Amino acid sequence: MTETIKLDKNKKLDINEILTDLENYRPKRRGWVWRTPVPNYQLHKFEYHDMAESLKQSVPLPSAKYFGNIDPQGTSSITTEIASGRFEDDIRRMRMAAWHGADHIMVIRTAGQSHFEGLIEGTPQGIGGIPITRKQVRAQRKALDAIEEEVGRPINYHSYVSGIAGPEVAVMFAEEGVNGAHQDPQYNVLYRNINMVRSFIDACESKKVMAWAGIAQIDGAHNANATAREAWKVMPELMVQHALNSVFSYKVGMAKSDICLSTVPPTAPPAPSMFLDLPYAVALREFFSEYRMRAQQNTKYMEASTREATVTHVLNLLISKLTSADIQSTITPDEGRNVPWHIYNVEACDTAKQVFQGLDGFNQMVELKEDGPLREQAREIKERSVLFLEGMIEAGGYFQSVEDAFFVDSGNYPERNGDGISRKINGGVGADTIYKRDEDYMAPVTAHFGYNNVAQYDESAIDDPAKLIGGSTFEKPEKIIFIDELDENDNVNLRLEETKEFREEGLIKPEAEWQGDGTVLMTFMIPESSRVAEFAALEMGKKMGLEDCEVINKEVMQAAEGTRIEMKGRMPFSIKKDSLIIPEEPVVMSDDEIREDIKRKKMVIVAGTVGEDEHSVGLREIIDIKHGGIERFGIEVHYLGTSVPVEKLVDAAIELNADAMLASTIISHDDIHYKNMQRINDLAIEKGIREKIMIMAGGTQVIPEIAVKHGMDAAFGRGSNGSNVATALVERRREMEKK
Ligand SMILES: Cc1ncc(COP(=O)(O)O)c(/C=N\CC[C@H](N)C(=O)O)c1O
Repeated sequence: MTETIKLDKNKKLDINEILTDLENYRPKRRGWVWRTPVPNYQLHKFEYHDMAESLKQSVPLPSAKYFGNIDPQGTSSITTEIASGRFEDDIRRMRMAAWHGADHIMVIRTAGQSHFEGLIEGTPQGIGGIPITRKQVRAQRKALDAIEEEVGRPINYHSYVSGIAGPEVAVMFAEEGVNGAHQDPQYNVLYRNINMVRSFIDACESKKVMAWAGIAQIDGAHNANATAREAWKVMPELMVQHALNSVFSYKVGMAKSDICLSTVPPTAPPAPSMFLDLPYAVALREFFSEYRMRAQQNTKYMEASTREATVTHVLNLLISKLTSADIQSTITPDEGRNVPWHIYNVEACDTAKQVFQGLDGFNQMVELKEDGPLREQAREIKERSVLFLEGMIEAGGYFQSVEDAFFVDSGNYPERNGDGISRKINGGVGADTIYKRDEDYMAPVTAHFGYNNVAQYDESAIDDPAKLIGGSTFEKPEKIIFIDELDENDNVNLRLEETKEFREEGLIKPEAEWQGDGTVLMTFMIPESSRVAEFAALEMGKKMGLEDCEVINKEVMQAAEGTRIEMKGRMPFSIKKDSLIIPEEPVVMSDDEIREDIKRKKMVIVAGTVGEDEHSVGLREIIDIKHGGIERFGIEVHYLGTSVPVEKLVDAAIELNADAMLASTIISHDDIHYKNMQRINDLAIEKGIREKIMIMAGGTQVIPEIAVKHGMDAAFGRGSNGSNVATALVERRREMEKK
């Protein structure tokens, strides 16, 4: 049995360790693992209604720090799609996504793999996805074994079985413990122009093998959304496509609980998307209540604005919540601009996690109306889809209706626009490659579809044909032929050699998708029209020394007043980690040590939010006992309130003979926070008390190193607490006493 690699959260995953001894790797399990719901889940001060078991380790939302750092996990499996083309870099992205709640890693294949007649071997680099090969699948599944141990939840690995080599890929997936796969013969026909007869016959074999391995299947209906000119018009067809693949899969022998319908809300704002998409989601779940729903967000109407894509994603998640989603796919918000980057895979996982956290218990307060447009539209969609099916039967069945371009026509059936995709029954890739099995046909393999005359050799082997050869690769994995590399010029070893300096020589470069790619993303607001702003940004990028600058998103603020520009570029240099001067993390003294020091010598402080600033919460948390503030150490604090003029703070310090002044400075506009710090310092000098008083400041926008340059003895940024401040006061007073 393969030993699972142990990951340390503070250590990078070692790709060489993953690649070692891959030929002897065996998957830990087969089949899909669903999350475990926990009814009435007590987390922090809340009781959750719709959550699953928490992770052992994870990265919670930024605001989790206000809620005991909890990181509730919804009950839907969360998918992240990984597709950089270099599986070795995708593995690190998988780890990041898993820490952000992804437990379904979907690996997009390299462009065109659907037309590869057989398996690809080795580790060539892919375009827009990885070439799915045994070695890459093994490496990623082996890595996920380690990552799932680390986060404490099983992770499902997924890729695609569709395509002309479907059965071969299905067998390899079954051998390698792949947990999920897209398989839908309609996808071959409509989107890859693979012969339809070949596609359905292959699909029988592929689905039989997937059923044996317990692989959860996702269909391809969502592609019609993405392909049709007006996606909301193909809803009747989508229902039919789901029906065809689901019933076909079930009849081949797949469990309904492994048959997932890939459903996408067809529209997005500015269309009235909820009004159009919710009835479809309801109709679909009513028609196919025995199957699983895999909800995917709309990617057709996705532009380059990640904000816009994220809001559409949130609306799609609301539909999932109001209806159901066994699997919730998260398409990265930058899918509309380039091959997804690490940061956007993580953003998409966080969006889904956050929305399901926020909507916990929602269905106990809100329910769908039993009458009105929702039900009327849902019924109409169902009626149209039944008409569509009847029309297909009338046309002479599935193959004939495809030839008659029934599918992806942008007319809302039975309306027709005549712009459907037509495929010839005897045309496409793989046409005329079907051969009828001989009467005495026999194959000594497991999970084989169709007749298989085993009895002629051994009656007892009828249910286990592979017995005739002492077991197939499904029973005897040692029979698998593992091919390490085939192309000496295109493989992971060469790529790792090129990026070795970033792993072994402590060089650092920013990275969007590949190690050492140096990609940076800049956001500008340029006070010019869109066209001028674009070329101004490119010029600025050049002057900043960035290479290959490219504007990847432009959003008009106002035609003449300005344009928001997002531009990517490449940083031509790297920095040496050990050349960095990193100040020590501020040490926090123990409560006892602080109390001892205050007991030794009284400390009086004046504090206030200075300037024209009404923020009080932050400073109160630093002071008040109930928030763990500095008063709990016996420090005497005179709180002057908010909008305190700096003169008043200094005068109060003199009047009370205070040991310190604490200034809260939240507003940072025009650097007013640093200007006020400087004024406090200068006033203290002017009034002759600077030598004997400590001055400290804090606020969410305060950078301590900059504050000290404006006369502070110490300063505190976002996330600081009473212990940090008390420690600084005690340390600073000790230094002053030594003088
Ligand atoms: C049924 C089916 N088979 C194969 C493929 C891909 O197969 P190629 O190798 O031909 O690209 C797809 C494509 N869609 C999946 C990505 C989408 N973002 C998703 O999450 O569903 C498919 O739907």
